[in-house]
Amino acid sequence: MTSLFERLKSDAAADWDAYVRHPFVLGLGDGTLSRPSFQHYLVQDYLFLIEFARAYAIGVYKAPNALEMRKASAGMHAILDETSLHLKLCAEWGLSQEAVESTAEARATIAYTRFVQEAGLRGDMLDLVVALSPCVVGYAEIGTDLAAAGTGLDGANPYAAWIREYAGEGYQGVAEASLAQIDRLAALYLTQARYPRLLEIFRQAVRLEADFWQMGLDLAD
Ligand SMILES: Cc1ncc(CO)c(N)n1
Repeated sequence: MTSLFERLKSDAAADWDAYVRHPFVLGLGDGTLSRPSFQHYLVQDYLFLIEFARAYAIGVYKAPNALEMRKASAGMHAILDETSLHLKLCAEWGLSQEAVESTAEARATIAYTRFVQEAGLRGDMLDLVVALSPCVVGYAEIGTDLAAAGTGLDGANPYAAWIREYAGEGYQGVAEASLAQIDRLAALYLTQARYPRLLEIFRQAVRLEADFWQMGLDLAD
């Protein structure tokens, strides 16, 4: 049986490709992305991750059993740990944690994080993990692709540390846990009648991911 995630990804293939092969991603891969775009993105991504961790906390609340509660809690901690990369890079640019935390959220950051939180608040844990999945699984796919591309981990690429983080074992493990979690919750909750709504949640989240890259490119606030 194909996993629910694979089915969603293939039914939203055009939107998925626009996300994982966005010009921002290609620029990370070959090192041509402008430094201001990357910095703008990374500060917003820190703010994104804090709200995303809160979405996992909704998962803790919505968990149907203790196993899922533990997994959601572990996911929340993994997302909070991911912010170390952000704070380390920001510190290298002279930006303190206080400066990052006092930056206003961009509209793209608000749109994506509140969309995911609302999907979880309104629905059950399956709706929530479907809304969360493009984030974790998509970045793992992007990290692997860029690391394999030749220019990605080249010493000359200023974004090699970023690529290494998402291509690394730690993050790949977070993505695998997320896929396993979707399959466990699908076994509990998925019915044929629910699929169209789940696909809509997934597709919207994927489109919001692409908008997030675009916000970085455009330096949009
Ligand atoms: C916008 C966004 N999506 C996914 C990830 C991966 O955790 C991230 N850091 N930021």
